[in-house]
Amino acid sequence: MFPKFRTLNSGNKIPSIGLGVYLTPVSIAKEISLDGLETGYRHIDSAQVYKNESEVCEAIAEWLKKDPASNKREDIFYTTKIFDSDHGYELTKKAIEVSLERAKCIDYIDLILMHSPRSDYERRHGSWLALQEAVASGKVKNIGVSNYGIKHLKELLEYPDLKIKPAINQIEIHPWLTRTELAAFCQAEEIVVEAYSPLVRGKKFDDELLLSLAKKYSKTTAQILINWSLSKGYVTLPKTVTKSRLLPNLQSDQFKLSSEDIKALDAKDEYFVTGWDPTVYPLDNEK
Ligand SMILES: NC(=O)C1=CN([C@@H]2O[C@H](COP(=O)(O)OP(=O)(O)OC[C@H]3O[C@@H](n4cnc5c(N)ncnc54)[C@H](OP(=O)(O)O)[C@@H]3O)[C@@H](O)[C@H]2O)C=CC1
Ligand SMILES: O=C1Nc2ccccc2C1=O
Repeated sequence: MFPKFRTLNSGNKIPSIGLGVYLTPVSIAKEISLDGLETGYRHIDSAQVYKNESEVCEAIAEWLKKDPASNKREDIFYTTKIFDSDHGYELTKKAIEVSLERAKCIDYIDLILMHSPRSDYERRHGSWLALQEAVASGKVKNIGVSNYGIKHLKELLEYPDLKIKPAINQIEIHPWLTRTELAAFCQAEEIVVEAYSPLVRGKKFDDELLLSLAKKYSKTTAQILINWSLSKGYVTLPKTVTKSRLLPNLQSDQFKLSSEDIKALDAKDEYFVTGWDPTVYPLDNEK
């Protein structure tokens, strides 16, 4: 019902639903990633700060080896993120090397994001230059940002030595945080929006409207929320460590919410899963 892929401004395709692995314990990260791949996920979203990059990559490598005739590296989309403490040209260069070492068994990384804008102009700029160089090396296919507000994106788009625009802005976005202005800015700049915490981390499953829509469409509340993301044109990253939830979450693209029901969901109050809004992090001239 929804496109299985979105096309990035680099020309590469990204699967519309990815498996999030934040808070997925290292001890089970390989197993749940492999289960995800067996279930049909072709996109996994990790980060240096999640401490499970190696396990996710090992799962992908094992899946590739299982059936080399059908399981192809080019069908997989693996994302990681550089944390704020590694901002700046030199630190980001080193951090990219660390992630590449962990991803050696899968040869390259499909996407590296700046995890957030939390540093200053000089360091963000240096990081972006390091990321651009990583793309030139061929070992990183796409680069993007996360938790960037409009002002951070504008700053980046105005770098004098900008060679590569961000392919992605990964942000918290769901019916309780619709961020219409930021999403419209990204879409106008051909930056694909990735929805993190698309299930509101499970905190709104008892909402009356959500429960009534689940009943109306004979879907789970999780499926309604994932479908909402897809209906907005976002790539979406539901996380689960529960094997039985993998397939239903992935199958959330098999129906369409009506425009009235989407509008009703859009009208929810503001609620931040993260507790605060990283997209408002001040620029140097605002501190
Ligand atoms: N860039 C950034 O700063 C951030 C990025 N992210 C990315 O987005 C991903 C998803 O966001 P996240 O914050 O993890 O939260 P989600 O909104 O994806 O919610 C995850 C929670 O929902 C539960 N859940 C999953 N599926 C179902 C289901 N079908 N029925 C009932 N409960 C369900 C999970 O439980 P269980 O696992 O026990 O099944 C877990 O408790 C992250 O894993 C990460 O990859 C997230 C936050 C910040
Ligand atoms: O998913 C995430 N949750 C976080 C909490 C603190 C810093 C980064 C993150 C994530 O990426």
